[in-house]
Amino acid sequence: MNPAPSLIVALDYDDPAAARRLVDTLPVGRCRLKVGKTLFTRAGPALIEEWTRAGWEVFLDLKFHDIPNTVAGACRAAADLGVWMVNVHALGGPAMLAAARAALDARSGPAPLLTAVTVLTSHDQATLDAIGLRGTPADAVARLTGLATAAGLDGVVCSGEEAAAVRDQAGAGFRRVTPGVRPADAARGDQRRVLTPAGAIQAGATDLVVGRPITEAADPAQAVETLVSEIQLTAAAMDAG
Ligand SMILES: O=C(O)c1cc(=O)[nH]c(=O)n1[C@@H]1O[C@H](COP(=O)(O)O)[C@@H](O)[C@H]1O
Repeated sequence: MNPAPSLIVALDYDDPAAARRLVDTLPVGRCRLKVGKTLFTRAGPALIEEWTRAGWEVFLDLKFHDIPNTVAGACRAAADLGVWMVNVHALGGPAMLAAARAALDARSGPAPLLTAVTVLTSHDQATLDAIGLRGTPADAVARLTGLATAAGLDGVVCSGEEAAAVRDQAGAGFRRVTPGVRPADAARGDQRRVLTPAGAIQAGATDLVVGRPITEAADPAQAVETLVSEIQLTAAAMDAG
C-alpha cells in the first residue's frame, strides 16, 4: 500500500496572526505547512522555528533562483531552520542545482528534502511563448525534471497534469509536489494548470499544495479536514484497485 499523498497548506497570509490562528486549531501532523514569500517576508524565520519546534513539518517555499554560491548559502540557512523541504527553481540551471544539493549533503545533521520548481502552475503555453521557453509546458517540465534528477534532487514541483509523466521519467521515489489544486467548486484564480485533489492524486502527485481554497474558506480548519478526508478516501480507493 502506498502512503496517502500529504496535504501541504500554503499559508499565504498577509497577517502572521491569521496564519497562527489556523495552525493553532490543527492537530500537529494532520497536514504539512508551507511558508512562502508572503508570510516569510512578514514574519521571518522566527515563525518557522516556532512551528518546527512544535513538531510541524514545514516546506519553506522561497523558490531560490540565483548564482550557485548564493543559492547554496540560502539552502544552508533553510536547513538551519529545521524545515522539512526547501525548493529552488530548476531554471537556475545544472550548476545551481548541484550547488544546492552539495550544500545540503555537506551538513552533518539532518537536511531538508530539496525540490525544484519546473514550470509554475500559473503558466500556460502563452506564458512559455512570451518568455521564450521552448515547447509545451509538458516538454519544459520533462526537460527541467531531467536537470533535477541529474543533480540528485528529491523531487520537483509541477502541476497535476505532468505528475504521471514525471513519475514515469524519474521513478516512484521522486516526489511530485503539485500546487494548482482546486476542489471542483473553487475559483481558479491566477492558476492555469489545475486539477482537483482526486485528479492530482490519480495522476500520481505525492504532495498536494493548497492555499486559497483553505485560507479564504469561511472555516479554514474545516476546509483542511475536508481535504484530508478526500485525499485519504481517494488514495484508499486507488489501493483497493
Ligand atoms: O512552489 C510552489 O509551492 C508553487 C509552485 C507553482 O508552480 N505554483 C504554485 O502555486 N506554488 C505555490 O503554491 C501555492 C498555491 O496556492 P493557491 O493557488 O492559493 O492554492 C502558492 O503558495 C504558490 O506560491
